[in-house]
Formats: sequence, structure tokens, C-alpha cells
Amino acid sequence: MKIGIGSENPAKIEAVGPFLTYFKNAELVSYSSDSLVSAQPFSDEETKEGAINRAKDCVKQGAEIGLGLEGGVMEMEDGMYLCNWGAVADLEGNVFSAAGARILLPNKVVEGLKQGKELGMLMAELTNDPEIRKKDGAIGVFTNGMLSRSEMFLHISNILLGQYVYNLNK
Ligand SMILES: O=P(O)(O)OP(=O)(O)OP(=O)(O)OC[C@H]1O[C@@H](n2cnc3c(O)ncnc32)[C@H](O)[C@@H]1O
Ligand SMILES: [Mg+2]
Repeated sequence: MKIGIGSENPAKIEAVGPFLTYFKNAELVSYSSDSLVSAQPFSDEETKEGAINRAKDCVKQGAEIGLGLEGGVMEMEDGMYLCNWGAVADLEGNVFSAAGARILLPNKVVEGLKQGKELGMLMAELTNDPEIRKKDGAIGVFTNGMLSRSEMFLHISNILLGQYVYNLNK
């Protein structure tokens, strides 16, 4: 059985771990799947949609179970937050989604986002590390290393697996 992840970003690929532990005979395949939303989603809705589209795209490309993870930003009354969504889809047409951590972004980053820059690029500039989105990510930087981007996606992946299995067994 193939379990697909709709990204080539290692921070996302690592997060498939719980699915591979649960479905013991599964093979992991990473697809460059299309989120069909903007490269920088600007709301919870758009970020969630991106995650669902990535998960469904993996199934379209041949996976029995597809996982999609998407990072975005969303506005609240006190400013702009980093938000994260995940989704799992399967061949039977089941789809489940779940959200992960949110954290307020500093003004300097928000200004860049409003100018149309992607968060990944802004974080690379801020940290002088072009690979930051594949490792600690914004969440790691702004939590002083307490929670990395891959750990944050792993948390979402556990929620998705739990939801998926709960509903399979019903
Ligand atoms: O290759 P893909 O799977 O697209 O991985 P990505 O790093 O581009 O991740 P997303 O498309 O899900 O995220 C949308 C944008 O926000 C950036 N981003 C989101 N969360 C981030 C984080 O925690 N740290 C750095 N950049 C982040 C990301 O690099 C993109 O520019
Ligand atoms: Mg992207």
C-alpha cells in the first residue's frame, strides 16, 4: 500500500511517521502535488483547502492514502498569525482535516507578507538560512526553538491518523 505526502519538503515528509507506524506494510511516496491555492495562503479557509487539495492529489497520483500539509497565515483582531492545516484523503473518498499551532507573527514579517512576499522567503532573510522552511520554520524561530516545523506537522499528522482510524473502525 502506498501512503502519499503531497510535498517534497522534508519537514512535511518526516510528519508521515505515525501513518507508517500504524500501516506497517505501507510504502511512503512523496508527490509534488498541487495545492491549487496561492503559494502563500492568507486565511484558515485557504490554508485548509490547500491541505485537502494536496491530500486528494496524492490519491489521484496513485496513493491509497494521501496526506496534505499546508502552511499559511490568517488575520485576527490583534494581528496576523501563522496557521497550519493538514488533511488525509483515501481511495474511498474519505477526507479529514485538522489544524495545528497558530502563532502571532512580528510586524516586520507581516509587512513583507502584505507586500506579496512568501513567508518562506521572509524567514530565510530574517535567519540568513535559505533552508529554514525545511527545518525549524517560522514556528521554531518564534518559539525560540521550542517547537520545530516538523514537530508541529507531526502533531497534525497524529490528529489526522487518530481521526482516520477512529472513523475506519466505526
Ligand atoms: O514545498 P511545499 O510543500 O510547498 O512547502 P512550503 O515550505 O512551501 O510550505 P507551504 O507551501 O505549506 O507554506 C506556504 C508558504 O509559507 C511558508 N511557510 C509556512 N510556514 C512556514 C514556516 O513555519 N517557516 C517558514 N516558512 C513557512 C512557506 O515556505 C511558503 O512560502
Ligand atoms: Mg509551498
